Amino acid sequence: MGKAELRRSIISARAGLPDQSGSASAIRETLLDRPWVQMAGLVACYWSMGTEPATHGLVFALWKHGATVLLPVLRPDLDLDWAVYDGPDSLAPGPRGHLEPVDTRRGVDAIRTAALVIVPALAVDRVTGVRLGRGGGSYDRALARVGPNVPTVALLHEGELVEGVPAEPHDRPVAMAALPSGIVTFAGPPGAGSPARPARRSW
Ligand SMILES: Nc1nc2c(c(=O)[nH]1)N(C=O)[C@@H](CNc1ccc(C(=O)N[C@@H](CCC(=O)O)C(=O)O)cc1)CN2
Ligand SMILES: Nc1ncnc2c1ncn2[C@@H]1O[C@H](COP(=O)(O)OP(=O)(O)OP(=O)(O)O)[C@@H](O)[C@H]1O
Repeated sequence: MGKAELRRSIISARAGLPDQSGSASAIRETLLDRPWVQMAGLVACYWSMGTEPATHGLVFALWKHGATVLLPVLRPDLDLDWAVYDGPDSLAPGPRGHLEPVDTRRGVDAIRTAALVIVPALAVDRVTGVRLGRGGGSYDRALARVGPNVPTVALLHEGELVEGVPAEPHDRPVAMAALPSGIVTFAGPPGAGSPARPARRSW
């Protein structure tokens, strides 16, 4: 299945999902249990919209816990700028109707300073960690700026960890996926360590 077809099929499956608030709490609690989440002082996350795995409770909890949370601001070239979440009143509708932080924009390189990066995805390849996004290449560009030792996690509904997500050279895999049933870690490219031998990763 090509990227466009896979994208359409997941968006239509998401539209048919029943209420996912229990799943959102499960993902939130699984993440908040991990020391590498608790210890991250600067977290890049996203403010979920529509049928995406919900992050509002997670963002709020991280913020209450004292972390600085960066949220994306979509640029006209579809690259991602970043601004700080400062509570529920700090968001306003962006160019595509989704909410974005109103705070000062920190630039596309602000993601380089994050200790933890949480990203949206429509699907993730269960073997390689290659993610399928909305097709703008926004997160491919953003993830290319993240260092190899920073945990990157895509949030998924159950069933969205699939085989054979088409990979192109610009695609940036994530290190993990968080689902309601738990966190999955990918082996990554050769030499990057594996779950059995996490040589170069610190979580
Ligand atoms: N929550 C969230 N924020 C994000 C992203 C994302 O995927 N999810 N982005 C990832 O790059 C950037 C924004 N990019 C976007 C790209 C496409 C659409 C979009 O297709 N919107 C639909 C309606 C939204 C829906 O209900 O799904 C539309 O315009 O018709 C929205 C945002 C940055 N912020
Ligand atoms: N570094 C980059 N600079 C400019 N364009 C890029 C870059 N990386 C990817 N793109 C472009 O983005 C487009 C969409 O790519 P793709 O379908 O892989 O997006 P995606 O991974 O699903 O989306 P996203 O990264 O936003 O989640 C492609 O046409 C690709 O050429």
